[in-house]
Amino acid sequence: MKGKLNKAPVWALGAMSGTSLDGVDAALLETDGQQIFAFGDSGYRAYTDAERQVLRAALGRWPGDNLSAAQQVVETAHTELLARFPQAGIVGFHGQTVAHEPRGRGTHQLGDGAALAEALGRDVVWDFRSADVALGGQGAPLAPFFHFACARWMGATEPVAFLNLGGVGNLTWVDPRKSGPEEAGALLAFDTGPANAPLNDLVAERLGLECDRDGALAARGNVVDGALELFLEDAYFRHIPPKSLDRDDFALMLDLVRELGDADAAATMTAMAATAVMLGMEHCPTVPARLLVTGGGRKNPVMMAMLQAGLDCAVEPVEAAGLDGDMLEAQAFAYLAVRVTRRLPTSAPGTTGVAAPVSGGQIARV
Ligand SMILES: Nc1ncnc2c1ncn2[C@@H]1O[C@H](COP(=O)(O)OP(=O)(O)OP(=O)(O)O)[C@@H](O)[C@H]1O
Ligand SMILES: CC(=O)N[C@H]1[C@@H]2OC[C@@H](O2)[C@@H](O)[C@@H]1O[C@H](C)C(=O)O
Repeated sequence: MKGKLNKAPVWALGAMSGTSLDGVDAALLETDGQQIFAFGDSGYRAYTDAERQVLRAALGRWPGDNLSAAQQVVETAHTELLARFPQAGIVGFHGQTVAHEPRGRGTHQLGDGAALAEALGRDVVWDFRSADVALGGQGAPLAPFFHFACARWMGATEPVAFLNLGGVGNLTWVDPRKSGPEEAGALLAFDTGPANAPLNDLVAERLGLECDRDGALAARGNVVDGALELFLEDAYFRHIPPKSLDRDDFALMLDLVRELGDADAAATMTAMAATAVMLGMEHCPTVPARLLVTGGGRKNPVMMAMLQAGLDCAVEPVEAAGLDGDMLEAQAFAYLAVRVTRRLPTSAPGTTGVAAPVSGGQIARV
C-alpha cells in the first residue's frame, strides 16, 4: 500500500530566490516526481532595497561568516510568501545562493530549511546542491530534470532546448525520446555565461536603475566589437560542459565597457550575454527544434533579437509552449522536492558532471 501511495501525484510548492537578487518566486505544481500533472497558482515577493543591500553584502561569503542578518532576510521573505499557499503539503526551498565554487569551497545557499519548516508547519526539502558537489558534480544547474518533464508535457518528439536568462544564463538540451532524465544522452546542461547580473550592475552603478528595462538603453547603442572579443577570450567558453558559474565570476567584464558611453556599454554587455549563449549552443549534440527562453532576459527584446540573429533554430519565450517563464524555476524546485521525497535522482552526469545520477536535498520534517 505504501509503495502505491508513493506513486500518487501531490501538490508541491517550490520557491526560488535567484542570482539577480530581485525577490522570491513561488509556484504550485502537481506531480508524482516524474510527470507534470498540473500547474497551480504562483506568487512573488520582492526584496526591499534595504533587504537587497543585506543580501549583496553576503555575496561571496561562506558558512561560519556572520550572515545572520542575510539569513533572516531570506527566511522572512520566504515565510511571508509561502504562507500564502497552504494547499501544498511539501515545500521545495532553494534558498539564496551567495557563493558557488564547486571545485573549491563548495556551494552555499542561505536559508535554513528546518527553520522554514517550523515557521510554515510543513515539511521542507532544501539544500538541493550539496550532495551533488560532494560527489564531484557542479551542483548546478538543477532545473534540467524539470526541463525534461516540461518537454514531455509539451508533447515534444524531437530535441528542444531551454535557456534561462536570469542573473546567470543556463542552457538545457533535452532529448524527450529517452526513457527518463537520468538516462545517458537525455540531457546536456550547463551555465552559458553571465546574463543579466552584470548588466543590472552596470545600470545600477551608472544610472541608479534596477535593470535595462525592455532593452531600452541597449537599443540606442552600438556593440563595440573589441570589448566583445576580449570578453569571448575567457577560457570558460572553451571548457567542455558540464560547467557552472558563480554570479560574479564575470564581474570584471564591467571593466571592458568602463570607457564606453551608457548606451554602447549596455548594447555591448547585452551582446556578451547573447554571444555566450551562441557559443554554448555549439556544445549541444544536435541543433534543437526550438530554443525556449525563460527568466527575465526573455523580456529584453534586444537580447532576444541578438539571439535569433545568431542561431539557426527558432528562439521563443517559453510562453510559446504554454509554460510560465517567470515561474519555471520555482516550479522546478517543487518538482525536485517531490523527487527527493521519492528518492529519485535530481542530477546526472549530463547535467552537473556528477559521476552517477544522485538524489540530493535534505528533508526537514515537522
Ligand atoms: N522587462 C525587462 N526588460 C529587461 N530585462 C528584464 C525585464 N524584466 C526582467 N529583466 C531582467 O531579468 C532579471 C530577473 O530575471 P530572473 O528573475 O529570471 O533572475 P533570477 O531568477 O534572479 O536569476 P537566476 O536564474 O540566475 O538565479 C532582472 O534582474 C532583469 O535584469
Ligand atoms: C549555484 C546557483 O545557484 N546557480 C544558479 C544560477 O542561476 C542560474 C544558473 O546560475 C543556474 O546554474 C542556477 O540556477 C538554476 C535554478 C538551476 O540550478 O537550474
